[in-house]
Amino acid sequence: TQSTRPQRLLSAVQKNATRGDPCSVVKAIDQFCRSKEWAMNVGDEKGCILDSVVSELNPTTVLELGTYCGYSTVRIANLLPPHAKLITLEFNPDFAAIARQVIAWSGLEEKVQLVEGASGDLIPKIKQDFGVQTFDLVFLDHWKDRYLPDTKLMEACGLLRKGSILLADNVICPGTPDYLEYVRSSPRYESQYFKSHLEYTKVEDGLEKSVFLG
Ligand SMILES: O=C(NC/C=C/[C@H]1OC[C@H](O)[C@@H]1O)c1cc([N+](=O)[O-])cc(O)c1O
Ligand SMILES: [Mg+2]
Repeated sequence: TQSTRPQRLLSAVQKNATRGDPCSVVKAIDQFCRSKEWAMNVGDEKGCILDSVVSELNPTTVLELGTYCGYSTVRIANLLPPHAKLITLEFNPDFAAIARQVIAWSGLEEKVQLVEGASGDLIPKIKQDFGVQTFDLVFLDHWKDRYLPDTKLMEACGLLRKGSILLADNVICPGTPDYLEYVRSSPRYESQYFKSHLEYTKVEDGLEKSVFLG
């Protein structure tokens, strides 16, 4: 039977990256996506912006919406201090299965909890089921029409505190116009756009960093 792109991406990691070396996993995926097959990872260019936001914040609790193959999961987890926790939600079971193996190959499974399911169903359960009260950082990279409803849901569930950071991928391409309008016009957020490019291309895209003001 024909393999899927995520399966081929995982094979590239197992072939070219060193077990237990997150940087080599990130490098292997970027090399695969540049030379073999494009895939919707945040990528190396936007990934550097992601790294700088994580490093500056030094978060203890992180939520990622949209794991895909685990590329940004590995980038973020690699920068977390000891005992910090990254919870990542993935709707697609095939993507989740690949991501678990990518995360394991990087040796970061201790810092990561991958939960399968729809973000709209899981977010209201986080406080009771995952022992997290609020998130220092949320990375939004799932279905683009879910960014706004899930942000409102996180507010309603008390998962954001004064100073929590939302970092959103793809605010230009594919685009999240309703989310962008919300965080840029709401008095409860201080927003900043980091101009970049769609992963592995010359097309404009960027990350929007929004601080929740409480
Ligand atoms: O749809 C995108 N991401 C959301 C992914 C949606 C699907 O994967 C995870 C989710 O459970 C769903 O099965 C996306 C799309 C492009 N793109 O160029 O089309 C670029 C990106 O960086 C993206 O994150
Ligand atoms: Mg993306």
